Amino acid sequence: MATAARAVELAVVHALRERTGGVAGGRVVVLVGAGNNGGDGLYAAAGLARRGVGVHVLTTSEHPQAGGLAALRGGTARLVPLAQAWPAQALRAVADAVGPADVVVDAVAGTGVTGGLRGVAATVVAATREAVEAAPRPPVVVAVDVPSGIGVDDGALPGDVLPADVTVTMGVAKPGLLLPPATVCAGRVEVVDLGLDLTRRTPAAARLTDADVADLWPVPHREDHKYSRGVLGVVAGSDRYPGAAVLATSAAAPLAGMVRYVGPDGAARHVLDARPEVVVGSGRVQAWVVGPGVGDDDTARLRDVRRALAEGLGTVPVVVDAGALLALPERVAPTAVLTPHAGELARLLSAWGRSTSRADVEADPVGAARRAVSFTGATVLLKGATTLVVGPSEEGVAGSSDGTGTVYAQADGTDWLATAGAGDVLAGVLGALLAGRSADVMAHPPLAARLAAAAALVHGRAARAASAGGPLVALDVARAVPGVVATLLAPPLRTGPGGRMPG
Ligand SMILES: NC(=O)C1=CN([C@@H]2O[C@H](COP(=O)(O)OP(=O)(O)OC[C@H]3O[C@@H](n4cnc5c(N)ncnc54)[C@H](OP(=O)(O)O)[C@@H]3O)[C@@H](O)[C@H]2O)[C@@H](O)CC1
Ligand SMILES: Nc1ncnc2c1ncn2[C@@H]1O[C@H](COP(=O)(O)OP(=O)(O)O)[C@@H](O)[C@H]1O
Repeated sequence: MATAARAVELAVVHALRERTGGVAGGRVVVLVGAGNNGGDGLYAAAGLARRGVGVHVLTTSEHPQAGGLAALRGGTARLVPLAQAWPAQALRAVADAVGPADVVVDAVAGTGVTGGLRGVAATVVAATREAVEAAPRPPVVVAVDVPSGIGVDDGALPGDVLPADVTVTMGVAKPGLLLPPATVCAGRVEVVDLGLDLTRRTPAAARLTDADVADLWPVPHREDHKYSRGVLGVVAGSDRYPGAAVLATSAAAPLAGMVRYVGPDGAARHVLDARPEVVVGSGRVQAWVVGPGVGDDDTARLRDVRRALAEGLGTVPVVVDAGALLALPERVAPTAVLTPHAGELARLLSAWGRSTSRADVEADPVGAARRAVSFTGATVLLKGATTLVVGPSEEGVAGSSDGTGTVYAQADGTDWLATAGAGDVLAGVLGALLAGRSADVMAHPPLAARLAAAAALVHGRAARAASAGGPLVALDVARAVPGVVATLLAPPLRTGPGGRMPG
């Protein structure tokens, strides 16, 4: 408890310094429920009061943790018991305290809550949210362990939640902090190291970091030639959507040893205009991308798609996107990576007899992605503001009860990435990465999910680089990818004593 409470206290101190330039004299409201989460809030409140912070502690339970209450005694923190107050009085107390606050700490409930908050806790959280939103200068919200009331295991939002700017979480990032829709309420997630040994657990959800991606990325060696680095075959584009072919091949060309393009003459000319390095026509490849810019009623293009699927599935990794998704055989290996957006996933699930709308997928993206994995055996990358990747669970490793593995939840992009053709760029990045690690993926198919998550991270970072906070087009994202990979692979600058580079 001491480590957790201290981490919360320090997060608040940091927020106060950033906002007010100091700590003493800052105004902090701590919402406290029953249990250990509330206890962490109480100890943090006591520590803040000792630093000269003006602290209001609003308790939503009649029985806040005794040790924490004792720590407050004798200090300057003001305790306001809301559980015993009349509802109108309680709501006024919340509004009066939260409106002028610099920081609000949400220590109402932790991982023990299922199905959303109830009673006083729910009312107080809803009122706090309203007061935060109405404040002329909204306070910084710090959540303890999780924003109270989120679905800790599945990322659901079953009721009122106070969205946090920072979540100080204990030991390990809980799945609900990473998974949509709740992930948007978590803000920046700071994991407090409690010294737990987590190496033998398969996490339900995970997020790759830059360092993970650097480890996964194939780097050419002195003995390499273009074929050994991996050749990517791309079946993309059509007379209707030639641009998708340009976008997918432009993203892939700098990353792969070679890109072979298969598509109509018109699109091929555009591809060569943009990327003369691309080789037109089929040949031996180490991975395929099939489907970007292929309409699902385009008979001629679907013939190329089916040929590539017949040649590639089970032999090399295959990215199956857009129009190719409905051309997929019933069962495939995890080395096939499906890359639908929510609308495409809804259509796929419906085609397999599970009538599903886009809204259904958006309401439960993790469940929908897991269902698609169970139906097909494929790895599924569901595109969105948070992109999810999940494959079948590894043999001999305990996973979810439906036979699916860890869900990677990558939120590395920017909302400016919601633009036509961005998905075609992602398909190119992922295809090139799979071509570079083709033999490893075929030897160990669960690797496909980690690589797909890595591609999503690089794609998101490239979007941020291209955007620099403003608008972008998909081709800008493709152009930013090599620089992002270079930055990820650059060895960290280590400074020696005195800040100088070691000699
Ligand atoms: N430069 C290129 O070459 C590009 C090529 N691209 C390629 O295009 C192909 C099709 O992919 P896609 O995802 O766009 O189509 P798809 O999943 O069928 O969704 C259609 C759904 O959208 C909806 N909808 C349409 N307009 C709407 C509106 N204004 N406002 C709201 N909703 C609207 C429409 O809904 P409805 O109008 O039916 O209600 C329907 O449900 C694919 O091969 C891709 O690779 C793209 O990457 C783009 C760049
Ligand atoms: N709000 C958002 N924030 C971040 N990334 C987004 C957002 N909306 C979409 N994206 C990303 O943009 C891409 C859109 O892909 P897709 O829907 O297939 O578009 P298209 O078919 O036009 O290429 C995906 O990689 C998705 O993850």
